[in-house]
Amino acid sequence: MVGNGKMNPSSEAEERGMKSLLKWAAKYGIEVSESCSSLGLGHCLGVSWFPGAGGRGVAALRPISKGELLLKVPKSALITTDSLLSRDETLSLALKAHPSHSSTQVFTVCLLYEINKGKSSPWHPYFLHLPRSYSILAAFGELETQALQVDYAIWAAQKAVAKAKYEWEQAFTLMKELKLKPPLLTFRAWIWATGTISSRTLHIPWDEAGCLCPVGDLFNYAAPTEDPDSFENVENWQNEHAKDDLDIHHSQRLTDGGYEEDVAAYCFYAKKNYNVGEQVLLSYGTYTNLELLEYYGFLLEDNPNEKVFIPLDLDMYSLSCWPKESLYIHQNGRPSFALMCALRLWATPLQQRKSIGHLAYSGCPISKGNEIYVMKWIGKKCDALLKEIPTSVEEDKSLVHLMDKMEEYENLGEWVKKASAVFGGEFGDNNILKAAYGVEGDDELTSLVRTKMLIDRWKLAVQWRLMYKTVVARCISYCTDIVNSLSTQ
Ligand SMILES: C[S@@+](CC[C@H](N)C(=O)[O-])C[C@H]1O[C@@H](n2cnc3c(N)ncnc32)[C@H](O)[C@@H]1O
Repeated sequence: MVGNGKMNPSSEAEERGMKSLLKWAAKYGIEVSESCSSLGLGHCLGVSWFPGAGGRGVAALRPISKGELLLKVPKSALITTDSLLSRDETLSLALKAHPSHSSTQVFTVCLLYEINKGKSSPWHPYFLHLPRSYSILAAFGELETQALQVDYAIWAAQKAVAKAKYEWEQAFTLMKELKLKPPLLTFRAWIWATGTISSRTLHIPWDEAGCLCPVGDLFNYAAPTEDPDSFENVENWQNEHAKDDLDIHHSQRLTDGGYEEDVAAYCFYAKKNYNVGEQVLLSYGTYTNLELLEYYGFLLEDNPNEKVFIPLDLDMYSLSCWPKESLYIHQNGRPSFALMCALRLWATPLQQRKSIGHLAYSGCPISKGNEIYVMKWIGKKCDALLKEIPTSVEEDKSLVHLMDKMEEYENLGEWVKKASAVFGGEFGDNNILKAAYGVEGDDELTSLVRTKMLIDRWKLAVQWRLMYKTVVARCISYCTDIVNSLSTQ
């Protein structure tokens, strides 16, 4: 994605604010040079706006080569539990009385406590640039959660909300003891801090909770993909499936950023060549879309690491040694290596499983009949699944299209009227927009902001379920093609 080298043009205040953040960062030794551009970072990067690809992000100001050092953020500029504790005896003493909190809970409390200091915190200029809200799963309300439509995604959202609530309740006494201002004691503030930590922290070796890295956290995400050369010319079906195993190692191959002890700094490197104006991206890790939504609050339309799960019978899980998480469908609609192995074994008569099990485990088709049976089973399962879900791919596409057009309507009420006529189900009694408007005591602006946040999350839920269904539909086509080709052989 190529950027225009400017901040979001609608936001001059944002541009001014960014300049002051970079000035502040320079004082902390984060390499910043105003000579390249008014929004320059060092000699090769600038803060820019990339609509549809993360919004605010980092652009290349000159051609950048793979492996080049992009940015160096000294340890003294990193926000960690240690760095906050070492500056504040009250905080340090209060925490000693609560040793059972997890490292992330502790970091969350420390972050809120530091924010509570307002302008007297040395991090204040950085805090001003953090997003106002997040769309991570823990921020989902019941309506957005139900809009996910697929059981395991709904459970993931409910679990994320329950976990955040539990952790907040547990930490409440400590936060009260620390005398946080009432707005910072709320569950809303906790979700905000959770979102900040979940979507912006980087790994450090000395604290599981990670660190906040001013300026270093402006890089948007690109999914790690395998080296395009590694599987070139490999047409063998079995080797194709070996790609699944490769995924497991992705997380160990991330080389674009890390804390370096010898220079006591967080260093970022280019993982590929970039042209001028291109967005410089980092791989935060290997995530499915549901995981991206859970931790970062966004999705990728084209996610090479996407995994779609379909419900399987209990004996399918139990009869093979493959972990549940390995039984999935790839973004391109192909069943995973482990899913095929497990189903081939399951479709084999009991008395033959022992003698030909080795074939199944090595990823080889067992027989033409077995292969056709398995493919038909998956195809039928996927077909039934799509029929059970309340809305179709086409309906979801129209809904997303309509949501994209929302900004063209001067009056949100008009948009709701149009949308309700098309999507009765989504706008039933438990109307998502009614919920947004329905909070008593909100002034008009608060209500608008709340509505916008709700619609953003709702849109993400609809986009997620649309991608899910698209993959399931691709799987049906894949299975049908295989069945047809095997049947004519
Ligand atoms: C570390 S921050 C990156 C900088 C962020 N855009 C900002 O303005 O501060 C991570 C967040 O950026 C957004 N983001 C990153 N990569 C993205 C992408 N490829 N598509 C959409 N949003 C992305 C998500 O909101 C994510 O939680």
